[in-house]
Amino acid sequence: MSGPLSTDRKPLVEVRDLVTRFDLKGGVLGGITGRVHAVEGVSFDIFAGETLALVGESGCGKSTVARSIMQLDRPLSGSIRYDGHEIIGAGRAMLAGFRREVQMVFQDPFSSLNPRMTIGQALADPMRVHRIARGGELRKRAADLLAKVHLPPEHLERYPHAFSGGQRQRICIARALALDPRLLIADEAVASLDVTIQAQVINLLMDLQRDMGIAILFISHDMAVVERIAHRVAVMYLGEIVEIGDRRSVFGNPQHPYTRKLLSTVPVADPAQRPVGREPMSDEIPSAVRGVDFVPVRLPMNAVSSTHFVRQTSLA
Ligand SMILES: Nc1ncnc2c1ncn2[C@@H]1O[C@H](COP(=O)(O)OP(=O)(O)OP(=O)(O)O)[C@@H](O)[C@H]1O
Repeated sequence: MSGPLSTDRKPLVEVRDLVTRFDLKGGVLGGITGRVHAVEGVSFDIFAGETLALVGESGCGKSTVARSIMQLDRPLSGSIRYDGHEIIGAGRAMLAGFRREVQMVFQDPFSSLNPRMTIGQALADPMRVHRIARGGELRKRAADLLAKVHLPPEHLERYPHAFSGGQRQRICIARALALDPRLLIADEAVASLDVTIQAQVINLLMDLQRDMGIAILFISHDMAVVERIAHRVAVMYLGEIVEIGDRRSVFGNPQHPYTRKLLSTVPVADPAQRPVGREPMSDEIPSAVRGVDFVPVRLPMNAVSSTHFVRQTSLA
């Protein structure tokens, strides 16, 4: 894995002070009884061709960040700029272009593919909808996409049930590449695969990134996987980014107690090699549900170095 990428370039994605909350309804009258503060003032950049990993335990808000970027969840406030243009509240034409250039790969390759469509149809579909190709050209392009994920063209005629989990995830990646994206959002994309297949899919993503220059927002709870693929790492805890920096810096010199706890879950062959400050994980993550009157306090980010920032919080 290469070292930190230069940050003197313009970011492809600029997320600033993003807040996304969900109302909880209940009671006899179905009124609002509380709010989930899923994403609470999140800011980060993604640069072309880099992998930014968003890590944290289940429920800390990672998927909501991804869904907010894709405009699948509606942010309450903040800004998401893509290639210099604001996405929140953008018009149809702008969003259509954005949705072509930003593609997602999800955790479950079994439910991501329509069981009644052949692989050829599944790969051709986005190109047909976006009028990128038609007729015989569609089939040729679909075969090229399969080749990119190291699968033979015979698979085009088959249905999803004929494939293993790892093969299906390759097919989902191929489909995500159909529109030549500039950003791939991989939300726990290897979490359902066993370790050997995980390694193959990670290598595939890294090769594709090198060959096609795609940026990747890699969402994961698994620090061992993140250590392999990420250029930079953003650690989320209870809806906030508590630490962000170059992979080497975050893994080698973790500053926030939560980052240290997460890192303590990474198996180390020799415990003496564990960097100072990695602590064993013990306590449960608290809930992000708040009363309706709750006003969050925004805490400052302290610079550890120009490429490594940590939020001043202890664990709740
Ligand atoms: N549509 C929704 N309505 C209500 N609450 C939601 C909704 N979507 C997410 N949440 C809540 O927001 C919080 C953050 O969820 P999110 O899925 O973003 O976390 P995550 O870190 O991606 O975890 P996981 O990997 O388990 O999905 C959780 O408490 C979750 O229950």
